[in-house]
Amino acid sequence: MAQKRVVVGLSGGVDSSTAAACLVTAGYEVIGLTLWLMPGKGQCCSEGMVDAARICEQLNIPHHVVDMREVFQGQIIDYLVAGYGQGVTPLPCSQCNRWVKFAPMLQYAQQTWGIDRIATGHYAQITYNSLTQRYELRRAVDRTKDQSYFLYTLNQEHLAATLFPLGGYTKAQTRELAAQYGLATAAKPESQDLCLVESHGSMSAFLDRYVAPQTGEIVNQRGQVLGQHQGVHHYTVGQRRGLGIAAPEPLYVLALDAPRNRVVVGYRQEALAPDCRVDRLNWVSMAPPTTPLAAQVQIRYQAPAVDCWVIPADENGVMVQFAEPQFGVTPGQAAVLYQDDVLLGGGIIQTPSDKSPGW
Ligand SMILES: Nc1ncnc2c1ncn2[C@@H]1O[C@H](COP(=O)(O)OP(=O)(O)OP(=O)(O)O)[C@@H](O)[C@H]1O
Repeated sequence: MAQKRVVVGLSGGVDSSTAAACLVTAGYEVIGLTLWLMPGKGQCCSEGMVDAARICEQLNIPHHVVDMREVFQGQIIDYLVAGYGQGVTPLPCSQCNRWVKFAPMLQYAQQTWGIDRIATGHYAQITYNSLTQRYELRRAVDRTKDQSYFLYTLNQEHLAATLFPLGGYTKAQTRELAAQYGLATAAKPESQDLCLVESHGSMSAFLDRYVAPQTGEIVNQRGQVLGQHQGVHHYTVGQRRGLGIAAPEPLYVLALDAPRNRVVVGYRQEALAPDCRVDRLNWVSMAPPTTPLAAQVQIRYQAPAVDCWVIPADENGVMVQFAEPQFGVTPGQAAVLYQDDVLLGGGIIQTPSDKSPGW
């Protein structure tokens, strides 16, 4: 029987190295592929490519590098800078997964080698539901490492072609496996943050490179001026630290009013939202619902999933009604919908109409 072939996305970290080693052990013919996303330190950068090359040498598999810096600049950096400029806090990882990683990797694997299977070191699982005839994306066994939230942008074609060899392992088991395989990356430290943050030192340092500082007012909901800021892009809804305003009770960012260059702050109680509108939906494990749906929603990576009703609104989006009002519902971040461990779909949280620019 012909050997099964797979292209593994290698970032130079321990997870993707171990995923590749598992597939070699399972008898696959494995090709390592690293996407060159940006210069500098950290994974996804030039430095990670060297570690990825070392792993391929160790596993005795070929290693290829594809220069994706232009795509990354257009799809991720420009998207982020535009979003921050408009007073939202975009989530780059889920966009990156679809538009920079999975779709291009699959295309490259098919066109270059005629291979229609890819793998990554993500912590998530894929199963096939023969009743619905759809692939389902599920949370990883290790809930503390589960990365399904960042994968809500994938479609059926991607799921059909993808293997997540680590989805059934805990992170500790992955490290043990990496040590057993003697991988050069076995003891490599975890990436602590967004790759962009790692490569630039901080999100502020990254944004300062692209967005000019612009002094503006920090106001409360009544429009009283409480302080000054250096640019709305330095703030996120729900943020408490770094406001530099003395108040009897802690103040939180409630909204970013980019057109008026204002940061609106208030007390915690004012930062609770009963619902949010979610647009640009991608339904993964089910067809788009046409009637209200009981589900759980996760509004941030590693936030708990909370009970909600998903109410179809129009062709662009849904209203998500939380069972309990939620704190820090942040426009630009993803609202990802689950039923137990099955990821149904997700989309982008919109600015509430009563807080949209001009109010
Ligand atoms: N530049 C890249 N080129 C190819 N594949 C990549 C690249 N960056 C990430 N991946 C793939 O996406 C997976 C998840 O990436 P993520 O950035 O979340 O890193 P991670 O969980 O720290 O994993 P790792 O330890 O492998 O870096 C990786 O395991 C890898 O398979």
